[in-house]
Amino acid sequence: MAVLELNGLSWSVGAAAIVDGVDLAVGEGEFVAVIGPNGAGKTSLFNLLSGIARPTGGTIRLDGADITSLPPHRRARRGVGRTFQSSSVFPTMTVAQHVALAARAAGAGRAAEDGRGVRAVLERVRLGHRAGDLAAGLSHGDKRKLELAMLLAPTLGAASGGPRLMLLDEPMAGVAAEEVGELTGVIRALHRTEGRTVLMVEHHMDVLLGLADRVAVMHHGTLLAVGTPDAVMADPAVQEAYVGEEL
Ligand SMILES: Nc1ncnc2c1ncn2[C@@H]1O[C@H](COP(=O)(O)OP(=O)(O)OP(=O)(O)O)[C@@H](O)[C@H]1O
Repeated sequence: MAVLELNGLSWSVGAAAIVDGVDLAVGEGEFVAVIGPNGAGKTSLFNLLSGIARPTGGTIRLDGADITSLPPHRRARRGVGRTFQSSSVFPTMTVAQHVALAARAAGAGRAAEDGRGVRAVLERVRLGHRAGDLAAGLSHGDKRKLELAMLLAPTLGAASGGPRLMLLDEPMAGVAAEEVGELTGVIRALHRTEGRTVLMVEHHMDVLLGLADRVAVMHHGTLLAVGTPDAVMADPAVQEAYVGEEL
């Protein structure tokens, strides 16, 4: 059964169809990249999936259950974890405190008091050595890793715990070129080693090609093409959609 299943998912604001009849099924452990020209509706799609925006049509299923009208915190409890395009860390808190806070916010209070559990989560994103440092001193790449650790935090106790579905919105945004490879490696490990299901918006094609099982191309709110990276890149309709933009 698909972890995530979208049927006719739509979101209109006034007369503007911003997400328009999207059908997509994402399998267990699959990595699907969402690409598309600026304004195609990628972030809006993620807002619908995380519950920040309410669809005006269609359904969203997680492990077969209809979550279309659940608020964001109830989706999070069911295992939908999301990172945002702009980095969201608190400069005056330590790296470890962020993870403990995320665990507490998710109701895993006891686990949050366990320093070893916090450390273990940080090791999974290769940030264990920065546990006691203030977030203010982290590079952009390390801030992104910390956000991933916060997604994994709700199940601190379990070695492989974490969300059923990770929604990553442009994780490479603002990250220095020399850190992209390292961050890609962390995301790859969460997917391949831990078997996590990932949906990721990303503009960097070189990053996607090494990660994604399938690529979904959005254009004017619709899904223009879904397939292997090679098939999608060779699709004339996709090339047409990107005229004037870098693919
Ligand atoms: N709340 C809103 N009300 C009206 N229009 C909106 C709203 N949110 C987004 N839009 C419009 O919907 C379209 C899609 O926006 P969205 O941010 O989802 O695109 P995107 O594919 O993520 O783009 P980018 O790659 O630039 O981040 C844009 O034209 C945007 O202006």
